[in-house]
Amino acid sequence: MRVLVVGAGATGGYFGARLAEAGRDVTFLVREARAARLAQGGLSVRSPLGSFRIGTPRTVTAGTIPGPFDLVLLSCKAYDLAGALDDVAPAVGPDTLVLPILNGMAHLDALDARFGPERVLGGSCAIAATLSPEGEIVQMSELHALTFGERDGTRSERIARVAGVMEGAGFTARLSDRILLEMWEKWVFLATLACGTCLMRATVGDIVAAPGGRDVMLGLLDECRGIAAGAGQAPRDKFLETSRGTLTAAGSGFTASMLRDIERGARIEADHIVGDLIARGGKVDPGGARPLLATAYTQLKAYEARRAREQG
Ligand SMILES: NC(=O)C1=CN([C@@H]2O[C@H](COP(=O)(O)OP(=O)(O)OC[C@H]3O[C@@H](n4cnc5c(N)ncnc54)[C@H](OP(=O)(O)O)[C@@H]3O)[C@@H](O)[C@H]2O)C=CC1
Ligand SMILES: CC(C)(CO)C(=O)C(=O)O
Repeated sequence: MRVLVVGAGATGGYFGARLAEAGRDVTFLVREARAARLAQGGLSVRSPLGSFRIGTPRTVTAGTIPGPFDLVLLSCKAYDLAGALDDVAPAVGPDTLVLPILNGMAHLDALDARFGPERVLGGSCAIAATLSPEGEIVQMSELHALTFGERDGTRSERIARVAGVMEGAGFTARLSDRILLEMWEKWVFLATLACGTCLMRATVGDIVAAPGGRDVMLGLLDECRGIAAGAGQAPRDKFLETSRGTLTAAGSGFTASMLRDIERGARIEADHIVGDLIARGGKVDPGGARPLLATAYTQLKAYEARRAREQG
């Protein structure tokens, strides 16, 4: 199966490098600056599980895509989605499968509209990773899971082929029969984590050590849970129990990647991860109050406004 990974940043670079290391047929669609860097220094992954380097990663840039691939792994940030879909379009043929691993849900609508729902799988990844200023992928914990599936839950022959590519490639690969629910659960968890840690500019451990911090985290989780339930994707009890534990763990150094982005002055996915969730809440329960999410969203948009004013 020929795999095209769109983006060689934190997530795409990590999972793509693991696939390449395992001998899969992997090409990265990158922009010029990243292509030059990869050609010069290869693709390095610094990992607590053992660092490694792909010496000569295969890359293409927009305009040099040779034709359709079998699988497109989409790993751009949501704010780059429109451009990425334009650039990757020549790689998507009649039999191509598109597997997005972005957080949130709205990208599915964009992908369906662009390539047809029959080509779009569900997907999600769990990892804490970042792209260093030197262009290295830095994995910050041992977590590295990629979950995927047909959105209608069927165990098709084509999803079995995708599983065959992912399994045994050095990360946790899991074929899910309930990928849409899992994406929603991940969104509920991530939105809580991102809103809490960005609002407080602190780790989970710091937040719960502060007066009222635990209530903020649990309140956010409940607001997000209510929206998912209203949308027909009620998170499961086991998921909620585990999330409550993780999101209120004393001494935890856990933060969202969105906080890491804020701390380095980078762009964030405020609308995709928080704004869209609030908007969906407004549709399913127009009178519902979501004060914590609303405050967190205002704070994220204020960060964006300040960043735009200062950085242009
Ligand atoms: N980082 C993490 O720990 C986690 C992130 N996620 C989610 O995964 C998604 C991706 O995040 P992440 O990997 O961190 O983001 P990064 O910014 O690290 O990587 C995204 C990469 O996509 C590239 N890109 C964007 N547009 C194009 C294009 N048109 N052609 C080629 N490459 C393109 C960017 O390239 P360029 O360098 O040229 O800008 C960038 O390197 C997000 O939705 C995020 O929320 C999910 C779980 C964990
Ligand atoms: C919740 C987490 C850490 C899981 O991968 C994540 O998606 C993020 O920080 O963006």
